[in-house]
Amino acid sequence: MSRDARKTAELLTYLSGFGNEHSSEAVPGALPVARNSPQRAPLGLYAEQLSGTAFTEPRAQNRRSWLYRIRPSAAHPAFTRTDNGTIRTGPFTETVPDPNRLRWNPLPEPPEGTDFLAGLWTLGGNGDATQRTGMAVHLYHANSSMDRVFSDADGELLIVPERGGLLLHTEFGRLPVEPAQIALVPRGVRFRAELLDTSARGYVCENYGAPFRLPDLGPIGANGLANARDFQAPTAAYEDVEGPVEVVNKFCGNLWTATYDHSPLDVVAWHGNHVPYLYDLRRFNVMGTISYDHPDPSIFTVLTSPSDTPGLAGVDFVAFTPRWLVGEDTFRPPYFHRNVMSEYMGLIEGAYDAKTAGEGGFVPGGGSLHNMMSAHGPDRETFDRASAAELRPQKLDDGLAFMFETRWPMTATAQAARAEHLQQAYDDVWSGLRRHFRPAG
Ligand SMILES: O=C(O)Cc1cc(O)ccc1O
Ligand SMILES: [Fe+2]
Repeated sequence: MSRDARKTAELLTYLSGFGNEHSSEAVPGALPVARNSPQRAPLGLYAEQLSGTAFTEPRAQNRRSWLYRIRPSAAHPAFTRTDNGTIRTGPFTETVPDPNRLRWNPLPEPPEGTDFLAGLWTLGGNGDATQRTGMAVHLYHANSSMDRVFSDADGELLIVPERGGLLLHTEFGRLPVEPAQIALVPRGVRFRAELLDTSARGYVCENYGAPFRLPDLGPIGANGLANARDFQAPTAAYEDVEGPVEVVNKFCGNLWTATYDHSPLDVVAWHGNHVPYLYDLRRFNVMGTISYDHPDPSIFTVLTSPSDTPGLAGVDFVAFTPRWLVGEDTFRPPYFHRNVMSEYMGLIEGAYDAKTAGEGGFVPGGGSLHNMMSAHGPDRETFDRASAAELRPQKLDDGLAFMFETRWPMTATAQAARAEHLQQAYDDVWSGLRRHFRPAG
């Protein structure tokens, strides 16, 4: 199964660029020329628009695609409610927002036969999916490929694998995503996740708000950070499957299911800019100080979901990728701080420079939540080490961490607040920070 998926993945081709008006056809001639909805679409296909933004949003933000498919999406039976499993949605009311610093170990092993959807486990979030504001943090741990199809009306899914790859079969084509890469499935786009390895583990940011976009670069100039050309959209590929296919739809916080008589991954051609994409975090062009002080981590923003207030993101996706540290007379790891924004951090590999690695620490697959104004920063060991270190140029290349940073505090789900893998003694990493104050200098 996974060997076939790997072979498929190797042969795939992509369309390059972020937010482009892409177009792709799996069968030549499937795309109509010079109109979206001809009286009869080519090859006997049905034409259908998928709108990710309101029709009337400004051109620069407008997201929509036209799909040319074997059957229109409308041809489906009624959805009925199905168990939400371990998926939760904003508003998050199972616990109260917690000012404490929280940290989790990785999710435990799932039972045999857990697919990506069943393996989704919501840690917490904010906002309200019905208001299209806020976000959720999910983890996933799967050991089986999906033989059903999923779509999320509540938001786009930013998938951050930590262990094992996924081959995403989407309406727009196939995208393989491996640790150190990210994939984004836009709101409402149907897909199934096939495993590229025996199991897969990682993180998902479900963004109920405005679609992620590249941040403005300001004085950085016209290039840098995540470069638009490094984003890859799939080329059209379709399944011509007649027969029962389960389709699960996440809608306003609940899962609904219907058994179609065909696969809805039947798009033969498409064009538009509401498309899934892939990005390799190793391509991030890191900016940082070449003089002194530790820059704010906004300099590492890969993608941002803006809110109505300029500069205030609903959620930012920030990546801490390998880089050189050269700051003179500088405490080089992240500083002590309290932040009006709330920070969920995860680790894809190795170690993070503000936290001690190893068991009981900040480990790959684990995560931390530092909510609005909660005091955090380097742990004791990191502080002692970095304040005594000799400041030679230093390559930081033993880890890959990321942050979902959001304007609203996150509330943990009950399962996250009571999880056995919640670390009970996280506060202790900051205990024993000795006083060094000498009034006389
Ligand atoms: O580790 C953190 O808390 C994230 C973070 C990183 C950084 O480089 C500066 C500030 C910050 O919140
Ligand atoms: Fe922080």
